[in-house]
Amino acid sequence: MALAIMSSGGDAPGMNPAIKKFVDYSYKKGEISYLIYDGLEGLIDNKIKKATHKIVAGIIHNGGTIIRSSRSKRFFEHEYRQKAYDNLKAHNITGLVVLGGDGSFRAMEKFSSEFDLNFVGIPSTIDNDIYGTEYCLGVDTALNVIRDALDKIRDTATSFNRAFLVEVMGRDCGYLAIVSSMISGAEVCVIPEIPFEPKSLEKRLKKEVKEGRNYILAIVAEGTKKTSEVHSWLEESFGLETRVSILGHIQRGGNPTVYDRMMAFDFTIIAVDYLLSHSNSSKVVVYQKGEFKLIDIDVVVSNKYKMPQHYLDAINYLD
Ligand SMILES: Nc1ncnc2c1ncn2[C@@H]1O[C@H](COP(=O)(O)OP(=O)(O)O)[C@@H](O)[C@H]1O
Ligand SMILES: O=P(O)(O)OC[C@H]1O[C@](O)(COP(=O)(O)O)[C@@H](O)[C@@H]1O
Repeated sequence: MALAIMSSGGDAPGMNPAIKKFVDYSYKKGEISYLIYDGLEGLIDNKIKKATHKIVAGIIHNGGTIIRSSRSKRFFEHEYRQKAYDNLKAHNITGLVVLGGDGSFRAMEKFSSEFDLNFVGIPSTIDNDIYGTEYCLGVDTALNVIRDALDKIRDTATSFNRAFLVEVMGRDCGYLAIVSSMISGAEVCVIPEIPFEPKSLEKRLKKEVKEGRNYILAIVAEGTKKTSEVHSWLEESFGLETRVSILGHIQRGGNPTVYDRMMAFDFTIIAVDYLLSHSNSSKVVVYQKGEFKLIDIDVVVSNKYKMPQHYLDAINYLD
């Protein structure tokens, strides 16, 4: 038996600790382990290398993924999925762990519907947008990066009469935006899940500006595509000079936090144990109400992640 691990789609802090645990734990279990480099592109091109302790030494504290990742156009075509499968077979790989987001899991669902695979996915994306799990690797680190940026922006914001608009990542999901707003004391948060209603916000904020508020901090999720609309609204409605910061890819970097390292540890051990005791599985390890579970990949990809209501409600309590 041989096991392999790969990263796919957007990298996330926590992937390296997961890769290290995968190699060390597989060894402990007496299994040969492989590293697939460059994500699905590398799987197609046979960039598969036997893992050693040396390769994974000293990586636990690093963001990104030492085996790199990719977004692959070719994997949408059957011909290349066949190549990918042949490469796994050629190495006698009987179990595969994929660190990826919802796109990667759609890829794996397609792949496992066509070929005889034994696969477990570990949710890994800063977006926290995967159905069935309350947590994805990388989210806590990304939130800490955003928190640090917002704390710094607030320092300068409080020193001027200005509004600040910060755009955060998350693809179509507002999770990063709403949690960042809650923990930074932002006055405005705009997310894809809730219509942006400037009129009701305006009433409250105009009163506060009149009473002496000298700055406004607004957080906008990239998925709303409303950064420039909110920018104009802040300038025109409140007469405040407004500065925009698009945090961009710094949100994907940084040393994995304690929480991401712990989650990587648990997710990986569960994935390896499952692969070693099953064949022909297509599962994703998920975290629900303090427990880890394995659910079918088709359930994960055929449902859309819904943000818990208490987070959505939090928008009404920002002030
Ligand atoms: N329906 C699909 N069929 C085959 N491959 C897919 C499918 N959806 C996504 N993929 C592959 O998965 C890769 C990773 O997905 P992507 O959405 O980019 O990242 P993430 O996994 O982080 O969400 C894509 O670049 C593509 O190669
Ligand atoms: O790095 P890229 O290709 O520009 O992609 C940016 C996107 O990747 C993310 O950082 C992570 O998304 P995924 O994990 O789904 O790939 C999104 O928040 C963002 O929209």
